[in-house]
Amino acid sequence: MAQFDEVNTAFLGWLEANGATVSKSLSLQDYSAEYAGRGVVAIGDINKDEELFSIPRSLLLSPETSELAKKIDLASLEGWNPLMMCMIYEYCCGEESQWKPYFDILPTEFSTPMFWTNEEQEELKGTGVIDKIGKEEVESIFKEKLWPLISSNPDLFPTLDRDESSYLKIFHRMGSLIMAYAFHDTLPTKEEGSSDGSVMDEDEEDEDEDDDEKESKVNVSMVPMADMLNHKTGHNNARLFHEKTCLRMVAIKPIKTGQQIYNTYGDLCNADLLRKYGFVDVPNSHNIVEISGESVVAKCMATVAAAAAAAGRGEAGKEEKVEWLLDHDGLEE
Ligand SMILES: C[S@@+](CC[C@H](N)C(=O)[O-])C[C@H]1O[C@@H](n2cnc3c(N)ncnc32)[C@H](O)[C@@H]1O
Repeated sequence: MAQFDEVNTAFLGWLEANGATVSKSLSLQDYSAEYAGRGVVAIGDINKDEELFSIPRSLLLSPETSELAKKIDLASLEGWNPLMMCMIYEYCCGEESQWKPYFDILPTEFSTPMFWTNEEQEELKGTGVIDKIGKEEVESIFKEKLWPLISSNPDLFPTLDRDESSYLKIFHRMGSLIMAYAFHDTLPTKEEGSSDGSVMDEDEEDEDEDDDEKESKVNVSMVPMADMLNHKTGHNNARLFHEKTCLRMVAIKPIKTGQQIYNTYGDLCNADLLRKYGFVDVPNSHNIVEISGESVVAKCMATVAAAAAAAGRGEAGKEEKVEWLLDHDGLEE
């Protein structure tokens, strides 16, 4: 407990010393008894629209703010990898890094299926989660894209006491943090107004990318303090606003003393919550059961064949079956 409080105090002191403001009506709280790590609790009544905290852009950790982007060319890297490299670099800088008190408050262990034993993963058999874990895929990205950059810059990434497997461990920690803690930071360009924000969800990213690109620039960034808020389906009471000079978390409902302050991670089913964040929500109004397209096509053959026969077309081929299922909402694209 003493260590928990020390880390919190150092983190909050670091935020304040670097221009952040945090409302006196909230505090970091230990929710580990509920398997939810740290969270943020109201220690005074909070009104709707009241500011909870404000984080200057200079405290965000991203390729825009990390020194690494000035030292090596990260342009050849895609997706999360520039941020990943910056996080590995800043973490390895230890005390020298501006973000040391931030790394100290972030977890080192995760409950996502990526870290489960083979036996534990067996429990997920029959769900769509198992195919989406992707441990081998991310490790091959590390090997092919990141490790060559790390190992060819020993002045930036010390290799004396850290070999490839140590960097791989750091890579996994940073990857898990990006997945569960990072935000899409939308930089307003047209006007100084603010825009919506939520803990990132790469599936939403694809859908929104075109619109976002037209309006403003989107960066994947770590936002200290904003990422201390937990999620509970149907209990969201705070929202992050992205402004020109800072990011502001604001209450979207009155919050009573003792209540936890929740951000939303998106309208996610339990499979996605488990895969990305390592927990499930019960009840969860967004829950769904996923059935693989292959099984749907196989199981529906008889129905499709009957429909084809009724239309006087004889037995349908696989493509026709898929077409029919798509038309009848039996399959998602
Ligand atoms: C953005 S962080 C929130 C801060 C985090 N609790 C901590 O201690 O650093 C997201 C992580 O918090 C935890 N979390 C958030 N909401 C939760 C919930 N309702 N139940 C259990 N764990 C939760 C999960 O481990 C998730 O990956």
